[in-house]
Amino acid sequence: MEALDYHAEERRKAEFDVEEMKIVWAGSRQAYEISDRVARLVASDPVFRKDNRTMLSRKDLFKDTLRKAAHAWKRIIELRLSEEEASKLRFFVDQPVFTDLHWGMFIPAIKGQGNEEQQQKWLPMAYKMQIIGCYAQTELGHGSNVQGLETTATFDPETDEFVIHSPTLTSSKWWPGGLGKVSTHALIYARLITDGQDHGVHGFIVQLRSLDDHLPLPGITVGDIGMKFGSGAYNSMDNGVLRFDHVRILRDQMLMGVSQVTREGKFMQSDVPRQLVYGTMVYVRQKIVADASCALSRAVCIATRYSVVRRQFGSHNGGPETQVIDYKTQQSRLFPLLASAYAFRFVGEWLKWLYTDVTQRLQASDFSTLPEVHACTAGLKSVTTSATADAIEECRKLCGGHGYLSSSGLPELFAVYVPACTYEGDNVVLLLQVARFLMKTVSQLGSGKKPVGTIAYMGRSEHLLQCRCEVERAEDWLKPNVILEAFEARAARMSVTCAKNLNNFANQEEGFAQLATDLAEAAVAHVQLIIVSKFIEKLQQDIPGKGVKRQLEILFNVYALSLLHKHLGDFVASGCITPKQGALANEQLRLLYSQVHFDNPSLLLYMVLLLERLLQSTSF
Ligand SMILES: CC/C=C\C/C=C\C/C=C\C/C=C\CCCCC(=O)SCCNC(=O)CCNC(=O)[C@H](O)C(C)(C)COP(=O)(O)OP(=O)(O)OC[C@H]1O[C@@H](n2cnc3c(N)ncnc32)[C@H](O)[C@@H]1OP(=O)(O)O
Ligand SMILES: Cc1cc2nc3c(=O)[nH]c(=O)nc-3n(C[C@H](O)[C@H](O)[C@H](O)COP(=O)(O)OP(=O)(O)OC[C@H]3O[C@@H](n4cnc5c(N)ncnc54)[C@H](O)[C@@H]3O)c2cc1C
Repeated sequence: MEALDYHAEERRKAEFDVEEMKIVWAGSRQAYEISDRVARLVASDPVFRKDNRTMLSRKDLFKDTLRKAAHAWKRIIELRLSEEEASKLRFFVDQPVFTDLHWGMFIPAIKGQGNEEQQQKWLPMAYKMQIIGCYAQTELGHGSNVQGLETTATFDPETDEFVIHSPTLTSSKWWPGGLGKVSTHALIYARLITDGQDHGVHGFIVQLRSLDDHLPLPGITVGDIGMKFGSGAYNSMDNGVLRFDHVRILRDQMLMGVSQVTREGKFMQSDVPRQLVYGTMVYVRQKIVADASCALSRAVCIATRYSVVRRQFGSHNGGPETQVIDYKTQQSRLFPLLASAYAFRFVGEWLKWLYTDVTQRLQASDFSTLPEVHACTAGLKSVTTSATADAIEECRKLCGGHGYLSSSGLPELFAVYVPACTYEGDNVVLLLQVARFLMKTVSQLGSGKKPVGTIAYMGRSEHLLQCRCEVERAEDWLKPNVILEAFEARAARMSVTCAKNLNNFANQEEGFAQLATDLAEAAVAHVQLIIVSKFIEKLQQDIPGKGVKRQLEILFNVYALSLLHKHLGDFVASGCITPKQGALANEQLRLLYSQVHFDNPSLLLYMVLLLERLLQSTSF
């Protein structure tokens, strides 16, 4: 039977309503319809073809990318696409390009950190793409340490201007996407200096290139930083380098939503937390979590197609060989990745809500949830991108030699995806931010300040530090409350242990430095608990469609128990579960794999259905 006939056959045998499952994956019927419509639009347009990009030279790849970006913009205008449809179209074009940063960072930064006048001045030009912006924060010498940035913005009261300057080689802006060739403007993060006083890092809009001939303006040295990982991949993006030689800008080109400089040169820190200057990074981190579920589902889709079609060994009396998806090792490697795609999807939906909520609170000067939002966006960005990068590589290995062919789609997917572990915050650095939040919470236990939100479980740490999981049989691990308590106990015990050990050091900073690895592991435990708990909350919602909820319950158990199995050391060392209970969890996982495979081939193949349009233009 041909592969596609097999797929069609398997889908017909679906144990659940595939149409309703599509809606669950997309988040809503409207979101699915937009996604499906735009995916068809892209897949049917030859200009958006992707199957040749790994064979192009860097120059031809870049020209191809510009052509696609221009064509996408033309189609957006012609079809009068909504912002959501336009964003989907850029997503399905699926090639790193300068517009990612123009729409994804430059515009959001002006909206989040500019005052009303600045938004009215700059946003209309940016929306019409009369100006093209990039986000220029990272420097050759500093990326993670934002407070270490060296570019200066010195106020000149004589002329009511800022002088933007790159005082050292290491202060050169390095990496910003869209900077190397395309951007006319940049949002520059620089040290604000007035009257000799350094007020830390703030944002400034600086024009880089002429709107007439696109040449760099006086005092601006700008260019591309060259080839990056892989052949096609991120080489469609013009990541650049930028240096300033005493470039003068008007005072009103400093983003004044968070703090201001008066005409007299007086620095005014408004009553908002200075960390709002970091707001754009928080915004992108929450989007990156949703993006992780997309990238992961694509890799799983390819590996599933392969595993269902590929046969190897096991032929009896000249009959067909065994489908590799029947091998327990193939299942134990593939099915947790399928489950993770759904888990990241659902936690991404929740994170989008959390970000929207904090944005509304900030407008009412309510900063109470800002620390939690920072911890959640940083932690989830770190954990989901690390897991997804590893998963794409695992999917390559699941496909034997074919996974190493460009035409499989996996090498390109990997090469484009893996910088997500670095950009928008190195994943370890972000975990340490989560750890800082956890230690602060533990230190406040007993102060009367009740932990709330995703850290509320810490308020029950007395119980969690001594509870024993009520698991005597393998099927006991199918109870969401049993799984939730195990993950809460593991996270609470790892954080409390770190907090206790920190007290053995002369000061918090020394302790943090010495215990950084333990703290990062405690942060992972906390973030994985969030993902598990949001999956449970999703299952508590009304989920229509025959058998859909049942499938998701199976995937939830696969996700949670495969994590528990992978981190069994944490759970046993912290005393949450016994080795015997760990063995029962593994036994239950094996039973679940057979269910995911035999009862739900269409669940796996459903991923094929949903994403094959996206993959259609990939030659695999
Ligand atoms: C763009 C595409 C659009 C959508 C995306 C969709 C899909 C993705 C696909 C492609 C992506 C395309 C392109 C990639 C774009 C990449 C762009 C970049 O990489 S931009 C540069 C990113 N750089 C970073 O992320 C730098 C990381 N470093 C930091 O964030 C900070 O330096 C730090 C590590 C947080 C430390 O900051 P600082 O030293 O100032 O602070 P402290 O550690 O001393 O903490 C003090 C206090 O502040 C709190 N805090 C820190 N940060 C924040 C924050 N962001 N929000 C709120 N609060 C914050 C911290 O918790 C401390 O609080 P306290 O403990 O004192 O209560
Ligand atoms: C594809 C891509 C696109 C990018 N796009 C942009 C963009 O558009 N705009 C922009 O401004 N930037 C952009 N960046 C830059 C990116 O944000 C930085 O690379 C990132 O913040 C890490 O900074 P760094 O590279 O200077 O590494 P560093 O900050 O120097 O860190 C290097 C390594 O040191 C270790 N480390 C550092 N600090 C600590 C610590 N405190 N504890 C433990 N370990 C630590 C980590 O292993 C880290 O990976 C992009 C990067 C890439 C790869």
